[in-house]
Amino acid sequence: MHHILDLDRYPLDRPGSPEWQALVTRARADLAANGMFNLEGFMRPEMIASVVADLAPKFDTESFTHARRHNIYFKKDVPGLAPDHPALRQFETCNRTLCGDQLEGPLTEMYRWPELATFIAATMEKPQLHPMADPLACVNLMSYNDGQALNWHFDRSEFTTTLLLQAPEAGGEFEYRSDLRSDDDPNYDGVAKLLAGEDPKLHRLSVTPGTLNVFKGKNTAHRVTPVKGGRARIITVLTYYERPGVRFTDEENIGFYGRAA
Ligand SMILES: O=C(O)CCC(=O)C(=O)O
Ligand SMILES: [Fe+2]
Repeated sequence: MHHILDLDRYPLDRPGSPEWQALVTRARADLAANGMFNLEGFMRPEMIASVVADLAPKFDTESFTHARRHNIYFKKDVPGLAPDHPALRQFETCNRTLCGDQLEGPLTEMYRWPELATFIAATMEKPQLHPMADPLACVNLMSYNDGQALNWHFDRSEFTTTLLLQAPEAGGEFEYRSDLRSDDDPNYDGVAKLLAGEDPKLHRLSVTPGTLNVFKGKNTAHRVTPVKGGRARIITVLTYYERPGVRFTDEENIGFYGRAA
């Protein structure tokens, strides 16, 4: 894994060592304060260049263009919520996605490296995390060209791990609002307020390529603003669950990837 990740700076290969423990402690503090943590320079620059050179051309030939109008829940209706409730406001998303079965190589190797799941589990104070059994949803690579965006949503998994491989010239910022809802309280009025652009707790993150980002996506509303300029924003998304064997339904996979697993 040394050729993929900077393990001198981030000692994920030494679970339980004092330096590993210090990193876990720092990540936990960031999660508590900001709902996320970032490890800058996590992937080695030479590896980023090689992965981008290998995979970027595949977007033109093999990717699925995910284009749809959706609400923040990615659902047609939400029980108990009137169809015209402002929390169900519709937005446009358009970007291109390559799925786990199209990415065999360093990205899937990193995803399946047990020490990465062990580290993220420790930061989340969970006994263990598992890669998904879903060959499409487990690891994704997303590309956002000029004008493309991923609009407001909550994730299905409790938290999400991303690693930016290529930054755009402008735009493509990650905007998020931590703890907008909880497992007990959907906070529809708070959601409506955010969607109306009236939430003062909205934050914006602009990351550098190679940064590992972990955020609590299930209850953090988030979006990627439209990219501007000729260089695509390319980011990989890794999804882990507390229980082994998780797969999405065919309907979910068809909605996000245009095909079932
Ligand atoms: O592109 C990003 O930064 C976020 C991706 C994301 O939110 C998702 O795939 O659910
Ligand atoms: Fe997301």
